[in-house]
Amino acid sequence: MTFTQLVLASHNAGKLKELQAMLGDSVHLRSIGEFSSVEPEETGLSFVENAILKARNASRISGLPALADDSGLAVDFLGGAPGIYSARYADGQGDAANNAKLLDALKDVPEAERGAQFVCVLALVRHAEDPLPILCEGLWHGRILTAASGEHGFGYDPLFWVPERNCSSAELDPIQKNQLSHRARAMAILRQRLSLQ
Ligand SMILES: O=c1nc[nH]c2c1ncn2[C@H]1C[C@H](O)[C@@H](COP(=O)(O)OP(=O)(O)OP(=O)(O)O)O1
Ligand SMILES: [Mg+2]
Repeated sequence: MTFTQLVLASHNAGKLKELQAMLGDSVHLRSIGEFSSVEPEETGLSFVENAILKARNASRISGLPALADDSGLAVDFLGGAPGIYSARYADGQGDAANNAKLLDALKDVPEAERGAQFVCVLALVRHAEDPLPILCEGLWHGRILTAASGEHGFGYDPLFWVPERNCSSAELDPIQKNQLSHRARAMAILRQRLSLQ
């Protein structure tokens, strides 16, 4: 299977940047924003369902094969929340409000109980009704900090402690994050499936 261009079923500029860097020059990722500003409702109950739903929607709108990324943060102490609701955790008020709500939910929770994982599911459909989407999952284990730290990345990066680097995910430079992250792990699997090196 070869693709010279894919539409990325995401309105998140941070994802586009990271995924394009991981894919390299051989595949051009076009943003769904070129075709439509309407975001589909993420009605699924799992990362997989939402990734497929977003990919089908983007393929239908663009007429191109589509890649979607559904991702989020699963916090152990919160029973895996906010999970698929990570982007909507503070009712659509954005990253800063999401981070503030998370810090508050974990107020007084000791370090040993602050474990969390970032989850990423990539779904690739060849066309809107593709009966066999390619699905790839990646996890990244870490811990939730007690205060934000770092300026890189997006979303919950300033609150995510990366044990293997002794810093927050937002303190990693983009190249380092793209070697370690949940998204990098999912993309490594996708690259294999597509025989990209
Ligand atoms: O590497 C990451 N570093 C920090 N935060 C992250 C990361 N990866 C996902 N996240 C957070 C952001 C958002 O709160 C949620 C994803 O929600 P999710 O619906 O998949 O994405 P989105 O709404 O931002 O864009 P879209 O659905 O158009 O792809 O998890
Ligand atoms: Mg979303």
